[in-house]
Amino acid sequence: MKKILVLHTGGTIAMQENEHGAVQPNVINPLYSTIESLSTIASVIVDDYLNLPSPHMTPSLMIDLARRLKERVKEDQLDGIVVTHGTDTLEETAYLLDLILDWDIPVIITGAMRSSNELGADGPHNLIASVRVAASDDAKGKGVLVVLNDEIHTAKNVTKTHSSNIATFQSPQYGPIGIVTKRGVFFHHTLSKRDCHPVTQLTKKVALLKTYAGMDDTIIEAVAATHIDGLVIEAFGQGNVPPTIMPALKTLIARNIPVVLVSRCFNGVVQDTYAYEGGGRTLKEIGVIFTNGLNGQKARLKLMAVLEQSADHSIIQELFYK
Ligand SMILES: NC(=O)C[C@H](N)C(=O)O
Repeated sequence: MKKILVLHTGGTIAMQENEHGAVQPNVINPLYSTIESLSTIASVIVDDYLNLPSPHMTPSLMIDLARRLKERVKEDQLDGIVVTHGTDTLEETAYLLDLILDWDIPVIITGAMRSSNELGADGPHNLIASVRVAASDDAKGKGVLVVLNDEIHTAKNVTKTHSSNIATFQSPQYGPIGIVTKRGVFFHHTLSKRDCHPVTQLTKKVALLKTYAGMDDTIIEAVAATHIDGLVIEAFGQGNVPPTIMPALKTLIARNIPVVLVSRCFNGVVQDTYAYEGGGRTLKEIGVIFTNGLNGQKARLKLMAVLEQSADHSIIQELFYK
């Protein structure tokens, strides 16, 4: 029987709703009874590591979590890992772990949209499905996977798309890479390559700003005044920004602060298509770094990881095309 670690970090999956409809953390993890029922699937060990709502998660806590997982793998000779997590920042933790952990052991991240005592609570079902995926031979070597609502998503492509629906996690443009049914765990495609940056710390400060019609440079200048090490801009469409912010972007790049471009559209990639002021072509000319379909929150984590390895803009650009 496979040995699977279930490590809790908190989130709605570990919360309860009170008589006034307020959802809050529980002292005792409500998943205990579900874990007992897993004995026919795997030999499960539990680590009550954290009990945080996921808006309280930080990149440094994510690094600590990666360290803890590495220790547990060494000490316990695990066949797979399931991490329970709040859904609000789940995709960020999943993606950063995916960048850091360069092994073939399945790591599954799951959560819930309904707390443990709500009608139709999805936590227990998601936990069981995740342990089944973690115990599947086919999950090996696929990087960190996100399992909710009987779907298996890659950490790279998954995003939270709905504020409350249990089918919230989707991989726009690509879809899930597998499904979980009563009879088995089925993968139907895989990522063509994995992207690994096995950093052990994240010391750089990277901001994320979204463009909007009529944006001026005051907000960029205010952010730049806080001594950032990098900036991610969520641009319009194929990668275009208002012309009014071009001077501020040029100043940042001249100060050797990388500016990384993603799209506010959740499908497609940014490219140097448009040649008008603020268009992708003019952004490329001033040295803005283009990404390959990552969303803003993930590009920010990747830039933090990459900046631990190099400050050279052409190396950073190469790493973002991966
Ligand atoms: N469904 C959830 O888990 C949302 C919660 N606010 C959290 O991320 O902790």
